[in-house]
Amino acid sequence: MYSGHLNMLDFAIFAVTFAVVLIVAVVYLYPGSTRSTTIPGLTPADAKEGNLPDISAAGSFHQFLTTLHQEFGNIASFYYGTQLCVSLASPALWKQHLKVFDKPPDLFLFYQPMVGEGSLLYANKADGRSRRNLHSKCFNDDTMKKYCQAFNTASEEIKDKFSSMSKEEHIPICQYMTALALKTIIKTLFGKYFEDDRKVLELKKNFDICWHEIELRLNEEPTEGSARQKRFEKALENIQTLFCDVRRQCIDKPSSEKDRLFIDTLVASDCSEDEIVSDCITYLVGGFHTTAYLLSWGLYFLATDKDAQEKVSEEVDELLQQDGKIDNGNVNKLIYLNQVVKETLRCSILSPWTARYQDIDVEIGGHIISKNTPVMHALGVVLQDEAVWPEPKKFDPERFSADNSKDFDDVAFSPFGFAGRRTCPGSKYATIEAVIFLAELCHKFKWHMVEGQVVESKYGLVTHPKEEIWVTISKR
Ligand code: HEM
Repeated sequence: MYSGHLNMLDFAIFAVTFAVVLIVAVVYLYPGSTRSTTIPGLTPADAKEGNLPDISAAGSFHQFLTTLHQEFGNIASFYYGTQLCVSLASPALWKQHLKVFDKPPDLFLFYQPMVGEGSLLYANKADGRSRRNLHSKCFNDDTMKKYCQAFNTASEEIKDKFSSMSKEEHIPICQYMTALALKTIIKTLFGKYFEDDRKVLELKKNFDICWHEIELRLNEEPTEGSARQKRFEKALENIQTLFCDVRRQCIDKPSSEKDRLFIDTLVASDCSEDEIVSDCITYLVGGFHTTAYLLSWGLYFLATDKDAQEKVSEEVDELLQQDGKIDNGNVNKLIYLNQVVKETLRCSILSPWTARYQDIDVEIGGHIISKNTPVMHALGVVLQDEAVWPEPKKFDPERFSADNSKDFDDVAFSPFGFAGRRTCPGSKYATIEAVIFLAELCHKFKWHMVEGQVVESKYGLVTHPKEEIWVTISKR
């Protein structure tokens, strides 16, 4: 009797201990299983990796977020490693983040080997705000005027190059637009030092090695001491040395206030050498592939839509007859072409997401988001949301006509982000550059697709065509 009692007690103690151990193990190994949030979403696919394997399997963050929101609605959660993240995909929810400035560094760490710890990307609070204030001077109207002169010079050069081609010649459009965009951003931001094109080529060679490595690292880290790792480190060192030289030259021969470009403004500030070099690389990373593919996608959409192309050409013709040239003073008169650029940004989803975090608990969409939780802005998901953009895959610049754009919420069109005075600093630069180049190229030439191509998007850090796009041109 007595020993039976003991057995029962033993069993009860064992059962309780087992249950506690099991719960602790499950909580420890699967943080998601506790669902410490009321936000619907995924449980981790793996204890350490969270939903990273799902992101890999989806092919890209953008494709992952698209499926996540299809399944769970406009506010959804997932695990980035062991970190719970929330994603927002509706203009109404975004409005609750309009004033949030700080970026969660962890979500942008994959850029760090290239841009360095001192990059603007990791600057939050007062430091981030004061650096963004400084950088905004580099994109004000006066500076944009100087950039426009450089856009005009570059567009004359590229028109000359295309003029020498026969109408049968197949032209690899991304290759040409990449070269044009890189040369333009280097010359506009860094000026005199890159007057010699050999310096541009040297920077391009090293930049390509580093960028390629950053893309590779999204799926696979290099082994320590491998040839791949050494190649990256050498190329990065070359870029850093180059920008240290540029900084030194700017200190030795300062530009007058009226001639100041991006680099001169940084050098004239109290930023450290590390910060300056980091931000030069950060602005190249931010502004090179984005503008290259904005131009490539723009020409592609125009080559596939003859009516739009004719309308652009007529509008440019009229403006050139009135004003003789296009610059930041009259670029907005090209109303239809501005619509084309907006629709290109919408359809191409160049930069599909960004993120913010806050150091307080907040309520969004009826859910509490705990402090320091990264909150993604699924920009690309909303740019393709059928509820906002009927037939979202269709290229239709008329969506942005004055009449039609009354129908959608301003925030819905946010290819450059929308939150906290920290949207893309190069948005004006990119838009004016695209309008000027596309205007000049469509005024001088007719663009035709080479038959038989299937053009598909590869959503990476910057969305680009999976394969080269081939076109032919004829003179107007
Ligand atoms: C062609 C089109 C471009 C697109 C679609 C684009 C898109 C974006 C987006 C979505 C962000 C994140 C904004 C946010 O967090 O709210 C961003 C940030 C940034 N962009 Fe752009 N961008 C473009 C061109 C440029 C250009 C031309 C430059 C440089 C001249 C540039 C430099 C940067 C930098 C430095 C950041 C980081 C800002 C920060 O963290 O404070 N971008 N861009």
